[in-house]
Amino acid sequence: MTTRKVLTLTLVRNIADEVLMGLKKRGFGEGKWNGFGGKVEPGETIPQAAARELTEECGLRAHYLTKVGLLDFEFLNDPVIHEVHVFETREYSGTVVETEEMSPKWYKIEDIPFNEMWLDDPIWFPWYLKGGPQFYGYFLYKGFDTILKQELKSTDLP
Ligand SMILES: Nc1nc(SCCc2ccccc2)c2[nH]cnc2n1
Repeated sequence: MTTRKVLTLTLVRNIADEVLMGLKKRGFGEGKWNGFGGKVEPGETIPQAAARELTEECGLRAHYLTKVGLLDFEFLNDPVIHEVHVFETREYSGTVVETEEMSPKWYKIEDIPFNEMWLDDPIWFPWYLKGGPQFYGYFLYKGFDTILKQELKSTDLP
């Protein structure tokens, strides 16, 4: 019997078309560069959680969020499916700060450190970078270094 853990992932783009990535300093995905995100708390909507996590993890306040994709991650022999709602913001305020969770850094698209990111990221990131269409991805992991099964398709997100 599988259960779903609803998570958010927000990518920040600046006017120079760079992407803000954070080096995860602890917890799930520690040591990997990623967007900003985490759990959805009771009583908050998914976009509210995405905006909160962004501010908590790098100090920026998103003025709006655009849904770019939905990713389901399953891990062999683990009943919890990670349902990751992926957003982008291009309009935000505040200044980028290092936090306990993340060391942020702006990356030119050609320099995105895929070899220091989750194994699935090079597969779906290009859909995000080319500006759509919205995507649905499913990845079945064995441990953290092997993808046994994957699916990626365009979709219309609610
Ligand atoms: N890019 C990416 N992100 C995640 S988890 C993102 C959501 C999250 C969860 C917990 C703490 C912070 C952020 C992944 N999982 C499996 N592949 C993956 N790729």
